[in-house]
Amino acid sequence: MPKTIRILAINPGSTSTKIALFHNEKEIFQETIRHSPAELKPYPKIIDQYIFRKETILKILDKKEINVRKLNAVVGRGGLLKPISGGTYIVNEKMVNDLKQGLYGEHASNLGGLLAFEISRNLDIPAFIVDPVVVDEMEPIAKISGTPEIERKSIFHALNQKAMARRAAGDLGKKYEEINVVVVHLGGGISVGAHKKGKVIDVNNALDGDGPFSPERSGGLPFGALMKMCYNGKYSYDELRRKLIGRGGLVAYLGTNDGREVKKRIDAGDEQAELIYKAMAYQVGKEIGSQCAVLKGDIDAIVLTGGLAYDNMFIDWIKEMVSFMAPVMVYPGEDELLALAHGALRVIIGGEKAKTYE
Ligand SMILES: Nc1ncnc2c1ncn2[C@@H]1O[C@H](COP(=O)(O)OP(=O)(O)O)[C@@H](O)[C@H]1O
Ligand SMILES: CCCC(=O)OP(=O)(O)O
Repeated sequence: MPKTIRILAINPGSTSTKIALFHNEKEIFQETIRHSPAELKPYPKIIDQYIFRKETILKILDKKEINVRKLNAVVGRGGLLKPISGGTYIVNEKMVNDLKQGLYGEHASNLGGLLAFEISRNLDIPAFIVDPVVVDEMEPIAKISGTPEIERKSIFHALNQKAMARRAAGDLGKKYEEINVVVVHLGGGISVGAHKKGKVIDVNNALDGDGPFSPERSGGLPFGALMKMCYNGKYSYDELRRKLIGRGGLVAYLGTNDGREVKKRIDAGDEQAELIYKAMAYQVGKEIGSQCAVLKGDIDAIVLTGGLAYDNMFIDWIKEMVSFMAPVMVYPGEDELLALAHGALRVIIGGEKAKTYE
């Protein structure tokens, strides 16, 4: 085993592609390419973005003069798979097939596993995914929806929520398994999870379920009106899905998925932008209240993270609503690339056995 393990980490998000190179835990470089809705519009399905995202990554590696032959592993953020426990998984044929077919749904992170596999395959090195978006630790009571045919699902930013909950635990002088926290990821999608002693016992489905609207998703909707929309003859299934996921939320109201652009408009006096942005913060605040109730008020902290957490105005609106319940800790951005590298290193040099996706 070489002394320095070189790991390429790939994180395709709904609004960005992020990659980093690590030498063991040391980050050599990190780069984020943001994607506007217009740029992604030509690709009706996530899998159609495969070549575009791959070329985005290869261009960065080329620009940074990275010799991929020296890599020891590639790790990607995954993906809509069947519900599984947290941890590091080797990317195998079964996983690749499920992701390619979008058997459990479509999300940009599906491409993480696929691209890691593609790059590693030519180099004869392993590909992994870590804490995919389908990590499921929900308690049975949280899965009951009210309609027996429909089960509430755990689809969320598991990788970053867990990484930030661990960071918060460290800052509180405790272990993740010792604390209760509500963690909010404010990204292209928004997820709000109740972490009880190291397990996410309830969380909104940030993709096509419930919870707040987000930069590009509608979030939970009043179902009577939604049913009418399904049957008004205007939309096919795929069109309506794209309208609610990808072109919902801020994109639908304001034509942009970029929090910085919205902030600029508000600073220039745009009252509609302010109302919609505030409404998104309001819905996040309400969801935090629900998850605080799930934890029965026994909460060490409320943790706010993700790209929108860089915006102090947005964060202050949320704080106004929730800081009476617990201290609010803010960690802007995400630690997903490092969390991916850690997951790979735990297997390569830490003695952990990679899990197999069956
Ligand atoms: N400084 C900032 N101020 C406001 N919004 C920001 C800032 N930086 C990033 N964002 C917003 O955060 C969102 C993306 O968050 P991120 O966690 O990177 O998402 P994802 O990984 O889901 O694509 C976008 O709406 C982006 O415009
Ligand atoms: C599918 C849940 C995770 C999620 O929404 O990620 P993005 O914000 O990167 O789209």
